[in-house]
Amino acid sequence: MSKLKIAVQKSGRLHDDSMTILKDVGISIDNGKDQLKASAKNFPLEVFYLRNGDIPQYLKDGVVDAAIIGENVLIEKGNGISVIEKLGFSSCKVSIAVPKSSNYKSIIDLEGKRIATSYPNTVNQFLNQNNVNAKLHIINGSVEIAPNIGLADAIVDIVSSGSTLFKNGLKEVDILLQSQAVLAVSPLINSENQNILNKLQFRLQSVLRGRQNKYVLLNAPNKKLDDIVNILPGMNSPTILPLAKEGWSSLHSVINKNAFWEVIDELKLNGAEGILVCPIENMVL
Ligand SMILES: Nc1ncnc2c1ncn2[C@@H]1O[C@H](COP(=O)(O)OP(=O)(O)OP(=O)(O)O)[C@@H](O)[C@H]1O
Ligand SMILES: O=P(O)(O)OC[C@H]1O[C@H](OP(=O)(O)OP(=O)(O)O)[C@H](O)[C@@H]1O
Ligand SMILES: [Mg+2]
Repeated sequence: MSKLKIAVQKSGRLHDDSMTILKDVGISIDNGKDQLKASAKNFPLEVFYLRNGDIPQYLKDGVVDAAIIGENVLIEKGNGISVIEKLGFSSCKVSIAVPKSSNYKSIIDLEGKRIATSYPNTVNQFLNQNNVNAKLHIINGSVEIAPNIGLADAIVDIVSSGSTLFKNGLKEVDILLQSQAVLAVSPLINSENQNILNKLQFRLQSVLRGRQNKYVLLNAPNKKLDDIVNILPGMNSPTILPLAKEGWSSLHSVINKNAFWEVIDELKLNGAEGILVCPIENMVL
């Protein structure tokens, strides 16, 4: 039987969350220490542990069928490779940063300047769009140090919390792109493995939907139910069950996790009691 070959970062920022999401979709992987390849026990899947930066080429060559990869790396090196699902972790930006004292106003201020980066294609595209000529210094790590050692006037690198920029006396002045971990597919995938990938994607979608939402249970007096139902934008309509206590009901619904605290306050104001909030493992539509 055919197996879907999926690349996952061997070690680094994406590794743990990639393995967690595979586990959360019910795939159990024999993870021998230092193995470069592992098979799933209960799903037709083989995992290849690779460098994030090498994965676009493996996808292009069809060595792997799919990958969990940083979108920024795909934009830099993966032309022609499609993203089929955004996975919601490892969110970051690729940004321009300059020394704190600089009076940078716009990209035009980098005309004739030196930019250090690990993302030359992304930077060149941005410079071309803005008709700016600059000299690139391509370095693979510790890019933020470049202005301090006199190697560059500006950098383009990943920014998440901003603490690396801060520690190096730099400030973010322009955002080239937003990134997160994504599921990408090789243009050379065969139809049998495409079917397996569809099944994996279906499972991922239900886990991602679950992560995005909370399950809420509460008790309320019947006369307040209409007000409460209006506050809860549930999946379809909330489930309402009578309680043993006369004139009261229990109400169950799903709330988007971002709306959660505001909705809870409103529910309390409208007479809800005994509110329970639970995580959702899967939400299958
Ligand atoms: N500080 C960060 N916060 C959030 N996401 C990040 C951060 N740094 C990197 N990422 C994301 O995680 C991906 C992997 O980053 P990481 O530093 O682990 O690997 P790398 O050194 O770029 O790659 P390789 O696996 O090729 O050695 C990046 O491409 C980016 O999408
Ligand atoms: O805005 P922050 O939260 O500080 O994150 C940004 C930093 O994180 C990444 O480096 P990482 O720690 O992955 O080290 P690396 O350069 O060795 O990959 C990235 O290259 C930045 O340097
Ligand atoms: Mg890194």
